[in-house]
Parts: sequence; C-alpha cells; structure tokens
Amino acid sequence: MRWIEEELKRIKEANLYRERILLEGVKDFCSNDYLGLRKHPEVVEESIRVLKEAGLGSGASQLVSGYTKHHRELEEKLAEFKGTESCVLFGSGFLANVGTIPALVEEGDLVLSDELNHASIIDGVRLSKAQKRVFKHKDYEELEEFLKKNRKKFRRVLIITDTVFSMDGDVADLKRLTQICEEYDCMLYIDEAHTTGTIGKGGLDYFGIEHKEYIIVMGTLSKALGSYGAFVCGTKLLIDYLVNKARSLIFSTSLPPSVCAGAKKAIEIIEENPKLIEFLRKKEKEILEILEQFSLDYKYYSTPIIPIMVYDEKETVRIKEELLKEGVFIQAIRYPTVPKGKARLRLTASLNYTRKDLEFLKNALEKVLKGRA
Ligand SMILES: Cc1ncc(COP(=O)(O)O)c(C=O)c1O
Repeated sequence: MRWIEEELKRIKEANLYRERILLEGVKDFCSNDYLGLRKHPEVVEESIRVLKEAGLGSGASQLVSGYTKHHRELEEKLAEFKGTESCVLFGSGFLANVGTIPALVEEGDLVLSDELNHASIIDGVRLSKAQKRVFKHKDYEELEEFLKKNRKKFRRVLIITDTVFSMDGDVADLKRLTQICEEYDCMLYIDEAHTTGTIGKGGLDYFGIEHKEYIIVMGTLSKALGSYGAFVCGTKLLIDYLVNKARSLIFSTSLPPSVCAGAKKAIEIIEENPKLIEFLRKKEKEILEILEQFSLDYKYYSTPIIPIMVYDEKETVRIKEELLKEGVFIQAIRYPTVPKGKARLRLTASLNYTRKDLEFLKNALEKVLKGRA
C-alpha cells in the first residue's frame, strides 16, 4: 500500500491535502445552516417527538418497508412548497443526483452541464452513459448556439444547472434556460441545494416561473432546511418513474422518520415567517460591511454564499489556519471543488450569527489580515 502514501504526499505537495476539523471552541462561519433552523427549538422538538414514536432508523428502503407517513407528509409538503405535482425523497443530495440523472438520460442522449455544477451532478452524468457537453459558466449563448446546430443529433437532451451555485453564490438565469428548453425541446434539471429557502422557496418561485412538465427540481434538506436528505419534485409521472428507476432510491435505506419530521417543520417555519429571507439578506449586508473594511476580493450576489477569493491554494490554507487560531472557522475551498488557482474562503451568512459573533469575526480578520497587501 505504498502507493497510498505516495498519493497523499503528492496531494500535500500541491497544497490540496484535506483534513476534517472538530469544531470545538471555534465559531463556524461557513456552514450551510443559512436560516439557523438546524437548532430551532420547534424543529428539534418535532424531530424528538417522532424519534420517540418511530425509532432511530427507518428499517428498510422506501420500496420495502421504509416508507412511513412522515416520508409521505414531507413529500407532500415539498411538492406544495416547490409548486409541483409530486415529490420523492432521497437519502442525500449526492444520492439524488447520482440516482436521478442516469434515470433520465442514457446512451444516445445528451447532457448539457454548467461548468460550475456540483460534483454529484458530474458523477450522475458519468453514470448515465449519455454524451456530455460542459458549457462555460452561465454562457447561455454558447448553449443555444450548440443546440441550434446539434439538437437533432440526439434523442433526449437534459440541461443541468445549480440554481444558486454552491461555491460562488451566483444564480442561474432560469428564465433564459426555460426559454431555451422550450425552443429546443430539452428537459431542465435544477439543483436547488443552496436555493431552497435562501432566495425564496426555490428558483422557479424567485423568477416567477410556473412549474412545467419538463422541469425537474432537485433539492436538499441539508442546507437551509437544517436537516439531512434530499428530494426531487416534478410531475406525478416523473416521480412514479423515479420510484421505479432511480437506483440510489431503490437500493438504499430511506431517511429516518425523525429527520423527515424535522425538515417538514423547518418548511412550515419558513412558510409562516416569509421575513426570514429578508433577515438573511440583512445579515449578508452586515457581513459585507465588515468585509469592506479590508482589501478583500469577495463576491456577492444577494445569496448567503460569500466567497473570499484568495486564488493561491497555500495562502488560502494559511489564512484559514490563522483564523482558526483566533477561534473563527471559514473553510478553505480548493481544487477539485473549485478550479485550480481559484482557491477561496467560503464565508456564508447565517441567521445564527449574533452581533457579537460578527464583531468577533471582524476582530479575527483584523488580526490575521494585518500587513497583508
Ligand atoms: C449543489 C449541490 N448539490 C448537491 C449536494 C449534495 O447534497 P448532500 O450534502 O445532501 O449530499 C450539495 C452539497 O454539498 C450541493 O452543494
């Protein structure tokens, strides 16, 4: 097994070595718990209630005996929330993407995928055996040009995009993409992991687009909903089809019922408190006010993902470690999560942060960035 040692050495030399960090005694400024619902008393209470009633695990896959009223109720709530006919749950966002994409396209079909799409989309496309073409980030002109020339060569075409991009925080233009899909008879697959509950109920809601049968809405329970797991929303026909075809759903144990109940409560809280999203925008602005005080190259697109671009891998890790010594955790994101030479600190906004927390962040940045050009 010497090869493992050598491979790890190579990763270290490239400043790409990864370690998990136990977050004890440090403040987390990079989680995806954007709305602070993970520890919301009502979410926790509802989850405990169902945990006591239904037990820890679900006991089986959805198609054996692991489909309870808690799964069904969450699916119904999600379908209503996303404005679609139906919904099906998956064990995680990764499982949703690697299960759904190969069920939708196969040999003879084409996938058109934004270059900044999440790794689980990339793997889902690889598993599908469909032909893949990656288009430049949000370059819909290139996409359209390609379809104009090549659409007829393929049977089914699936356009895939994150709605809010996970490492950049910008938003795909779903208006333009739906127009393209309608003109060229394509399916549209939107990954709403970082969209659900951050810029509205989702991308369709944000752009004022009604759900149509060719739109497949994937999302996770693990980010703003503060839980774990994922879902695909769409027509009843699509969902019935996925229940029969998506291997990661068929051959994997379903979510624990208590996790479903907690996620459903989180959606109800968002529905009852539409101002939460406004509060999140305000929190983002408070963070920007801090960042403005330093000469930092950050990006902001009115979403809670605020990457601070450092570019150099080594320097990104150095800053992350210095901040950690000050009690502030902002993860360094490097290749292969982002392209080489585009390393960054992925700072996120969350309703968890108090004024004191932000003051703490500012002081830590002041100490660590002092003297940096
Ligand atoms: C855009 C996107 N899709 C899918 C996933 C995978 O979701 P999960 O963490 O639930 O597996 C993530 C999470 O990291 C993501 O950012």
